[in-house]
Amino acid sequence: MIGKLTGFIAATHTPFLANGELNLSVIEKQAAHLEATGVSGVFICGTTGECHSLTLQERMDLAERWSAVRRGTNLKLIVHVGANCLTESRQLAAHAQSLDVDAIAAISPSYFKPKSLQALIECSAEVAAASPALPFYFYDIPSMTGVNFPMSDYLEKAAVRIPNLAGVKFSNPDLMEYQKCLHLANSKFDMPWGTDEYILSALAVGAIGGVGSSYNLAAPIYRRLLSAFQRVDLKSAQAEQYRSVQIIDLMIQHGYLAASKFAMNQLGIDLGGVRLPLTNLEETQKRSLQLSLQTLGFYDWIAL
Ligand SMILES: CC(=O)N[C@H](C=O)[C@@H](O)[C@H](O)[C@H](O)CO
Ligand SMILES: CC(=O)C(=O)O
Repeated sequence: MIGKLTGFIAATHTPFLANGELNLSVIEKQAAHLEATGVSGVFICGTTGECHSLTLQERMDLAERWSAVRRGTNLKLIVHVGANCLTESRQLAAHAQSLDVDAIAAISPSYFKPKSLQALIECSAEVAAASPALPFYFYDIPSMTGVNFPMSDYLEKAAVRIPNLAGVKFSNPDLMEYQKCLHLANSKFDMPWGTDEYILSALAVGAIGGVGSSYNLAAPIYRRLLSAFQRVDLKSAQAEQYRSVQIIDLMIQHGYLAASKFAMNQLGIDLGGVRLPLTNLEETQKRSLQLSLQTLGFYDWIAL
């Protein structure tokens, strides 16, 4: 097992060319940018990576490139393998285990939803068993999957069914449930926090790391937030968290994923646009977002 995930893990965007094809050649630059800004790892092919808009082959190509690129860096690599078809998830999990990666994670199937916690655990067990040598994280994201079970119950029951269960990537704002998970089994489980705009609240109750989309863009803000928190300078930590809230709010207004990809492009990491069913920003939206980011102070906030 890898030990717990600490620091800020970027849930990476998937780079596309102008014609919509995968652009693996940017990953080296993407990794260098993340490492330079103090990110501790990457979580690939997740929500931010538009997992459900990628083919199996593309997901495997991404995993292969990232596992090659992160060699020689300090970045941890977690591969998201969740899919509606569990056989495909298992294929991705087995493929990940054949590479140099640190862990896998999977969301629940969500078109047909598990009706019981036990059925959800059986889904996880099938996926986790396809890569028994890798730590497995359940990726709980009810806002996207519509599947919502208490994660403390999940962990208690799944622990006896899934030998390689490492914890939960908790993209769920329920801080009471989060605390129950943190305190289970002598804090055995790793619980990376998944809602960047509340990370200060999560740190306050015991989080030690987060996986999220805004660490791609704004890791320096979160690093200052963490060091302020560690020296108990709550005023400064709150100010940094509010910067993150303002950036995320602005992105949401423009269409979160397309806007955050556009912002990465502005930083010189050319990730291209998003795939349908998501839609890209119109020229006027690009101009308004760019102006708003400048007015906010975004570029100063993330300067190294
Ligand atoms: C719904 C979603 O994509 N959640 C992400 C992680 O799981 C977060 O990192 C958010 O993108 C971020 O907190 C902004 O809301
Ligand atoms: C944010 C996150 O964890 C994801 O994109 O999957």
